[in-house]
Amino acid sequence: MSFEQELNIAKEAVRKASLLCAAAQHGLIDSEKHDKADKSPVTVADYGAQALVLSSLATAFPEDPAVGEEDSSDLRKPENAELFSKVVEYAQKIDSELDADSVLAAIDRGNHEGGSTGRFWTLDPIDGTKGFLRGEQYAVALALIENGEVVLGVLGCPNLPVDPANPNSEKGCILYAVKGEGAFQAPLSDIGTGKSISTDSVSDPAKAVFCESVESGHTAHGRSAQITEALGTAVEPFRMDSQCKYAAVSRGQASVYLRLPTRPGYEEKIWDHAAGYIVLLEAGGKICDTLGSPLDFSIGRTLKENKGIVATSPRVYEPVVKAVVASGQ
Ligand SMILES: Nc1ncnc2c1ncn2[C@@H]1O[C@H](COP(=O)(O)OS(=O)(=O)O)[C@@H](OP(=O)(O)O)[C@H]1O
Ligand SMILES: [Mg+2]
Ligand SMILES: [Mg+2]
Ligand SMILES: [Mg+2]
Repeated sequence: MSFEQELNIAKEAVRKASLLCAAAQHGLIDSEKHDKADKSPVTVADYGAQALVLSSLATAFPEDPAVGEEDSSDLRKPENAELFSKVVEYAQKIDSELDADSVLAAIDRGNHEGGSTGRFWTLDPIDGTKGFLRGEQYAVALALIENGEVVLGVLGCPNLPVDPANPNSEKGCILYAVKGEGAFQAPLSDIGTGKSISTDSVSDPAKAVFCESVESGHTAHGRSAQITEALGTAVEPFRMDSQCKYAAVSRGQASVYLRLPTRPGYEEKIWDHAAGYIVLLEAGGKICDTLGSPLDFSIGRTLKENKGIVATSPRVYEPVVKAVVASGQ
């Protein structure tokens, strides 16, 4: 098996970060969250999870750089001292060897620029921070990119039911894939026991189940309703936060994930898609952007050559992409 050590380290790091996030989500207080310069939210759990994962990777693979969503600049400001001390407190509960300096250093290992040569990790310590704050779905998303290609991905989904058919089943899943070796899911409570997962085999787009972001600022809800109608279904997409949407399509719970640009200049971030992308492909799914172009992870921290995302199970891919392209921009 390829990347065996990388996969084991990545799964364990994501498991630990998921534990931290789950512990922080219950009863998060105002001093544990913060608005970044771009007005998007970040919490003690985003910072704590990035510190845990990037310090595990630094120990196991000291030569590997990382592209992480967060950086420590706000945490170093005197006015955020309380937030910073809580980050250290949460991180130490999971890894007692971390201290204030090593937390800052680990977070800042995520400052790599990405690109087309060599290998690097990409991490979204909490994808769907808005969902996390609402008490709903979120994901810890970690992927390895080699010479511009995603080769490994791990998604920790602490609030996702293990059994897609039973919303009351145990919550907390880890999904993972290595290129060419299939996709697997295990409960977060026992990450050693992965079961193979695959996308659905729906071929009639009118019968496809669609999903999309909860946040109307992240995807154009009106346009997706037009697309589903054009494909012959009156059922609008169900809404779910974060890369859990990739998990849903990868395990046959949904057939299509649409992410339709809401404003022209927005560039999708590689950490918002890399892990979900490889899990979906290895589960048998297909993916492109809203113009029908392949996703390009080789040009830096963003997917700047792409516009939005269309991720589907294999048999509905062509009609869905056609309908998305025909729906304009
Ligand atoms: N304008 C715009 N368009 C598209 N995407 C955007 C936009 N603004 C933000 N983001 C990114 O959306 C990530 C959250 O993903 P979701 O929309 O799937 O989840 S959620 O509904 O916000 O919970 C979110 O990731 P996190 O910051 O990790 O939560 C952002 O990177
Ligand atoms: Mg964010
Ligand atoms: Mg994200
Ligand atoms: Mg995030």
